[in-house]
Amino acid sequence: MNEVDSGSGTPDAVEVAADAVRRLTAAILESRVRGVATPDVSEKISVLADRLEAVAAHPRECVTGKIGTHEGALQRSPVSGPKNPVAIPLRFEQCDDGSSLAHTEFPRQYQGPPGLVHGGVSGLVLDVAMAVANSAAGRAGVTAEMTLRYLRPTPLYTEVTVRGRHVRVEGRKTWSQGTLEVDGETTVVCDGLFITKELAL
Ligand SMILES: CCCCCCCC(=O)SCCNC(=O)CCNC(=O)[C@H](O)C(C)(C)COP(=O)(O)OP(=O)(O)OC[C@H]1O[C@@H](n2cnc3c(N)ncnc32)[C@H](O)[C@@H]1OP(=O)(O)O
Repeated sequence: MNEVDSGSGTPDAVEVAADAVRRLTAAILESRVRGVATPDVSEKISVLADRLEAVAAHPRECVTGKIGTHEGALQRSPVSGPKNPVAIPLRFEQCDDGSSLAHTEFPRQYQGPPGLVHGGVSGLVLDVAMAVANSAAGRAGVTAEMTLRYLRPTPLYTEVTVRGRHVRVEGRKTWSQGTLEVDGETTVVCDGLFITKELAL
């Protein structure tokens, strides 16, 4: 089994910052619940955001790329990206049969119903799990359709196994399937249709 696009292994400054923002996000949510956020903290966070915005590249400069190459895409992905503060982040491995595999726990910021993972977040994660499996099969493309079946609730702060597999191909179309599992039981199944396409950005 190989880790997919895992980078150097040593977190760089952006990854350390992204991780701190993740902790901040969870803490902000909790402090709102407990009513302990102070104007002093809010002001400090705003000052930091202003400072970073002033030196950051224009967002448009960061979005070039081509579907199929995924140069650094997984590292900046909203699901798997250690450099993306909104990512969980999820570390995908490529199994010998070409399927993708990851293990994670969803923290508070991905909550839908109380104590449970938001259904849209499950879909987001499974989209990428399938895309990783498709890429390994040389079938990178864009998502055209996803059908999600929520069989059981997926709890927060519990180990979740994420799987994606490439199912079949017909012309430009690729069918794939992704699952979330908790304690060996499938909680969500997603069937996806992907269309091979080169994106010129
Ligand atoms: C590794 C990390 C990667 C992360 C990737 C994450 C994946 C994503 O989030 S992708 C973003 C979300 N998806 C998109 O934005 C896609 C937007 N849609 C499109 O670009 C286009 O509609 C696209 C490419 C799907 C199809 O357009 P186009 O290239 O013109 O193809 P088109 O000729 O219409 O259709 C090709 C075939 O697909 C079928 N098809 C197209 N769209 C659909 C659909 N939504 N449902 C079912 N079938 C479809 C067509 O019927 C046609 O079939 P056939 O060949 O049998 O006639």
